[in-house]
Amino acid sequence: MRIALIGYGKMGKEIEQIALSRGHQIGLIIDQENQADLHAENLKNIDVAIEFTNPDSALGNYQICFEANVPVVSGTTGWLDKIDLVKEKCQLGSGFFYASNFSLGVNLFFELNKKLAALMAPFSEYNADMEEIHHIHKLDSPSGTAITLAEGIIENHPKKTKWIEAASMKEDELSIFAKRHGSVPGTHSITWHSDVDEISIQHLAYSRKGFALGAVLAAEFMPEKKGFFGMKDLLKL
Ligand SMILES: NC(=O)C1=CN([C@@H]2O[C@H](COP(=O)(O)OP(=O)(O)OC[C@H]3O[C@@H](n4cnc5c(N)ncnc54)[C@H](OP(=O)(O)O)[C@@H]3O)[C@@H](O)[C@H]2O)C=CC1
Ligand SMILES: O=C(O)C1=N[C@H](C(=O)O)C[C@H](O)C1
Repeated sequence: MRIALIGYGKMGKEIEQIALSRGHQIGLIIDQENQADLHAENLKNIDVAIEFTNPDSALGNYQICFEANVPVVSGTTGWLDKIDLVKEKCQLGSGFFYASNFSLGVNLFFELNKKLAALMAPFSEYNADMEEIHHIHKLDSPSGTAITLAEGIIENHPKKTKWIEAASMKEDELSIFAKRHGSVPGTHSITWHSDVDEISIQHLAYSRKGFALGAVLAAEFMPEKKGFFGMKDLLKL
């Protein structure tokens, strides 16, 4: 496959290594400094674009790829207020794959989190909160993964109706505490507290390799596909 890498930062470089090791070619690399090179002519022989940039540039990058009929795999977080525009494009025939977190471990953790929330539903003595820790360069907060985890709790626990990035005493609010330390690749913990004990589940990424492998597997899934896809389609969870 010929891949366009849009965003050549920490993730773009990690994805390049994995893609090459799986026999793919990198046909185009776009970063902030050469973003004007992202156009239909340069996308002509590209099978799939993998986009990891930032919340402000993601949507514009997708639109250029859609116009060129190139499917997009994206892991950029913090842009989901515009997701309806992307879904409309997918209904018109574009191909798009999105995951707030591409690692297998986190996607298993998403399912475990939902099951634990459902298990806790009848037991009002337990209340949940969440902590996420990332490197100091991260632009968005809370993380996309934390938001997906919060949505999993809200869908499966009748008392929780929204998340808030602050300490909350309100029963219907799920508190998320975001911390930024050094070069942490990504740690997410959910704790259910009662007066007498607590139950915690945690996912801790050792490196970015798990995210990058998931993104390349998604790219291998995408050529010729039309519509909006996610990790549930890839992993059959
Ligand atoms: N879904 C997942 O599994 C994961 C998602 N992420 C998300 O991916 C995104 C990128 O993360 P990461 O690689 O760590 O960030 P980096 O800041 O290391 O890399 C982003 C890169 O995008 C470049 N860039 C900025 N604007 C544009 C543009 N218009 N066109 C092309 N490139 C551009 C930046 O250039 P410059 O440095 O010059 O600004 C930079 O090189 C974040 O939103 C992060 O949250 C991260 C890990 C896993
Ligand atoms: O910015 C990062 O680094 C990460 N971003 C994603 C997120 O916002 O959840 C995924 C992972 O946690 C790393």
